[in-house]
Amino acid sequence: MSNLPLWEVGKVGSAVASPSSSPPTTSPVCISRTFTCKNFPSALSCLNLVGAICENLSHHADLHLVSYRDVVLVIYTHSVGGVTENDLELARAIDEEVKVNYSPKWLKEHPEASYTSAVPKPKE
Ligand SMILES: C[C@H](O)[C@H](O)[C@H]1CNC2=NC(N)=NC(=O)C2=N1
Repeated sequence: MSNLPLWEVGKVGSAVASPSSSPPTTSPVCISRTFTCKNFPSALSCLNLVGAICENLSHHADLHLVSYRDVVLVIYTHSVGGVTENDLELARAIDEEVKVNYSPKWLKEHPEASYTSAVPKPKE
C-alpha cells in the first residue's frame, strides 16, 4: 500500500490458514504485514507490543507466529468484512510504535523496513 509500504492488501486466509474452529464464512479483504524476527522471544515480545496497541485502540489484529520466528499480522474489520479507516489507523500505530528485532538476513533483504527496526542501521 502506498502510504503503508510494509502492508499488503489480500484476502483473509491467504497468508495463514484460520483454525478450523472458526473458518471465515466469506473471505474478507484485509491488509497484512509479514516479517522474520531474530528469534522466538523477539517475535513473542513484538506480538505483545502489537497486542497492547490493539487493546488501546479497541481494534484487534489477527496475530500469527509461525515457523518459530515468522510473524504475520492481519488486519480487517470483522463487522464489515473489509478494510476500514480503523484498520489503517492500527497499522500506522504498529509501524510507528513497535520496534522489531528482525533477523539480520531478513532486514538486509527488506531495507524498506529499516525504520521499524530496533537495531540502528550501521554506518556505511
Ligand atoms: C465490541 C467491539 O468493539 C468489537 O467487537 C470490535 C473489537 N475489535 C475488533 N477488531 C477488528 N479488527 N474488527 C472488528 O470488527 C472489531 N470489533
